[in-house]
Amino acid sequence: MSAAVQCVSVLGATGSIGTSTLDVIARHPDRYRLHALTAHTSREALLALCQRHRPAVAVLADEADAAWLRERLAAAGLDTQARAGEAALVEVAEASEVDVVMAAIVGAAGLLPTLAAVRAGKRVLLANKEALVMSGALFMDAVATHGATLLPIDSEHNAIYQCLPAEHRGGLARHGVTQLLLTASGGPFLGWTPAQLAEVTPAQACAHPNWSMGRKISVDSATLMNKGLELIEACWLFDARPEQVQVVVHPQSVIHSMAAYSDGSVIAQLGNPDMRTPIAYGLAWPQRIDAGVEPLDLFQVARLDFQAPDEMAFPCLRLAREAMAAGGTAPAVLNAANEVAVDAFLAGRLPFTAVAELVARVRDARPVLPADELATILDEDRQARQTAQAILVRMLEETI
Ligand SMILES: NC(=O)C1=CN([C@@H]2O[C@H](COP(=O)(O)OP(=O)(O)OC[C@H]3O[C@@H](n4cnc5c(N)ncnc54)[C@H](OP(=O)(O)O)[C@@H]3O)[C@@H](O)[C@H]2O)C=CC1
Ligand SMILES: CC(=O)[C@@H](O)[C@H](O)COP(=O)(O)O
Ligand SMILES: [Mn+2]
Repeated sequence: MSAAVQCVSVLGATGSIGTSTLDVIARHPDRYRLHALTAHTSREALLALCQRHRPAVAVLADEADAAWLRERLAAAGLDTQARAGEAALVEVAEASEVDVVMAAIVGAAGLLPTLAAVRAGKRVLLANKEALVMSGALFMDAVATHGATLLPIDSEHNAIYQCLPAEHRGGLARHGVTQLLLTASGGPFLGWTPAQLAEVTPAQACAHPNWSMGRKISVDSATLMNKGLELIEACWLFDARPEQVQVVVHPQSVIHSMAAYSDGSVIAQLGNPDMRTPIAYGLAWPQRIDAGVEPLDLFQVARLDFQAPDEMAFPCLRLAREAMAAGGTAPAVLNAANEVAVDAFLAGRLPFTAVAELVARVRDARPVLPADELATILDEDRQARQTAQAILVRMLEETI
């Protein structure tokens, strides 16, 4: 029996996850149709996606860009409506005709539309880890209250989801799970010393050894902040305490993560490093569909290595663990400071090793508030960014 056609909104359609999502969807025209595709400023890329995938709605940040797109869509004879702004993002995330929302905007900008999808009870495919890091308890409460189906797309969390029993709510111990083993590639600078790290360029940091990804997450992988954000993400998704999540450096990125059980079993999910696998899993769950991914050739992989992370050379992992332990708004502050630091690094203003320093200095300058109100989280995000900008200026002056 064929499944009913699912209507999908892809938030962040022009990005790395968005592109992979559209690749999987295009393989299954019998299963999926598109309601909306969104982008920030990439209007040419969004126009090309509209021509190829024919969504009902396309969203850009700016009204002038939306007007540009509207004109081109009309000229091409497409009836896609072009919209602008955050309200339009929220609208396409919660629209009644939408069944599935791919949350693939990068950074804090994804929080409101992702939360809107959750509050509308959608199937939410969560790639935008920053949204959950910022608003953990509030986000998970909203999932439960509004009956949303939350499926992790981040490769490690998708792997853990696959390694846990189908019904794993109510604490890991209840299901005999003793530990979550979160794998990390180690990034492009695995084994480098702090002195070597001080000299690295944005191009080097964005050259991930195994995955092709957007620039922000690539830098996060290089600093190990990505693993720190993922540790926080795992705690919220799987109701785990930070000490139940062990980070295991596995340079091949073939094992995407594991769950350890009380009887000594360790269950792992393996596959080629291609995000179309977790995306297809999220789209089709609980069924399986073709994702266009090459079968894993274990003879070609040949060996799987493991080692502990170097938290001296890569302090961001420790900073994230400490933020999770501090609770409240601490993870939102960590995230905001990191976004400012990564932007400054990518702009050539801040050395790679100063990313962790800036994050730590912002953390020390901000209070930890209860994070039970969205307004508090958004306000702390804004204030942490202002603090980060001010500290960044001081840090740049200190180095002159
Ligand atoms: N790439 C990967 O393999 C993985 C990514 N993730 C997570 O998925 C998310 C997306 O990552 P990735 O695809 O790599 O990122 P990209 O930078 O490739 O894409 C980001 C997307 O978000 C849009 N966007 C950027 N800023 C805004 C904004 N302020 N408002 C609205 N839309 C915006 C971009 O539009 P425009 O093109 O116009 O800038 C683009 O469509 C991140 O949270 C990342 O951590 C998780 C696991 C793996
Ligand atoms: C593909 C994916 O999920 C990324 O988050 C990836 O995990 C980055 O790799 P590392 O952070 O392990 O280097
Ligand atoms: Mn990941």
